[in-house]
Amino acid sequence: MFSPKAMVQFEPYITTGLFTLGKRMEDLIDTGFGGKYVALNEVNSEIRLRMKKGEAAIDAAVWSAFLAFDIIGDLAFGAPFGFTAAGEDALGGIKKLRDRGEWCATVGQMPWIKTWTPYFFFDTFFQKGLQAAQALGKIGVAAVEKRMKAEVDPQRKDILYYLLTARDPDTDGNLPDLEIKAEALTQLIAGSDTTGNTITHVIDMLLRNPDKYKKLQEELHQCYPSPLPKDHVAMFVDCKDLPFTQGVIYETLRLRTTVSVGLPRVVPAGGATVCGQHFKEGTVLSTPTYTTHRDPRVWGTNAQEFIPERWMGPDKAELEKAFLGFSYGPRACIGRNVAFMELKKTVATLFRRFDYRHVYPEKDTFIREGFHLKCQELPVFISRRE
Ligand code: HEM
Repeated sequence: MFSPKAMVQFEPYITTGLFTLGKRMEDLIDTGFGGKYVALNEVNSEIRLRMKKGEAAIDAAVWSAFLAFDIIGDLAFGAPFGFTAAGEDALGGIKKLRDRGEWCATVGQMPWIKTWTPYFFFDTFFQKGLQAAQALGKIGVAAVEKRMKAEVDPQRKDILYYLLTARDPDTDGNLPDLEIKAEALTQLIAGSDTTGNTITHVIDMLLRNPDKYKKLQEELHQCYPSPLPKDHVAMFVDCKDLPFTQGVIYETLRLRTTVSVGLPRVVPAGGATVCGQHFKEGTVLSTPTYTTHRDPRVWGTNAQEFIPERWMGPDKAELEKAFLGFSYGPRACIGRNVAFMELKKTVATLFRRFDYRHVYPEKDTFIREGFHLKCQELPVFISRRE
């Protein structure tokens, strides 16, 4: 499903998402409105005072989420959810996914607590999380059922196409309905907020490191010289090997790893020896990604600094061994190739077409850890680039 051939077939869905986003950003710059979304400068006089001509103020975290959800909706369910075009999350799906994520991260550490959920009258966290998980399941199931009933272009090759045509090794028939729905929902959960948060982090990291921002723009300008075609969207064939763009993405995933929590793994029968220490079977182990990605023994004394160039040197392969952004081993991210294609196309499109600047450069970004490490919000000014 995630073979190089499938990647080629998936690209048009990412292109469509970026095309819609680009259009919405231009609308916001020109009119202050992007569908139902009202630019921050239209409703906040302090922001208006900080604004320059040709800019609009947006919450980049919101638009990155719209884009990422629409792309995965198109890939996994046969159509975008329509958040980017509408400028709103009409289903409340993004909030549900986040509530579910925070709940899962907690329940995953203390599974016994799930039974007690109905009795938590005074703290709604657990009840809300459970309800969000159920509601999200319904959105996923409804989307798959809609697609299964719809007349579909036979040329359409998305994730759902691969799931619907997959052979079940146990029966040699098609996958059972329930399994197809569960798989499609897994793609939605795993492939939406992960990429959305990463895009927001890329914007924030570049704004905090103006010299790297400039270097990225130079690389993109060289690859896509002026005059830029109207509605430009970067094609993967052109941007997949851009070294600095790639470095920016890796470095953001290192310092702002979306899945920064230590993912639990159970030691199998017979026990296991890790780094010379033996652990009994049944022991729960995990690697703290946040800490590993800042270990000076691996990353050097500048481990805390944002240096995309470290991924352009001869020891890139060595560094990749210590990079846990997509986890490791048999349960690692199977959507990694889609994620890289989406991130490279997005960075190459947005930073070539638009300029960004923090609305509040004097403030720290509010980052929240709740399974995903995410910018709660990222108010930025956006303007056109020549
Ligand atoms: C920046 C983007 C992404 C990051 C950082 C990321 C990270 C991860 C990580 C760390 C895991 C392992 C979870 C665990 O061990 O429990 C994972 C699993 C997974 N990811 Fe991703 N992911 C990204 C994008 C995607 C995309 C775009 C898709 C689908 C199109 C996807 C599909 C999956 C699936 C299906 C799994 C579960 C694999 C399994 O349990 O066998 N991911 N991802």
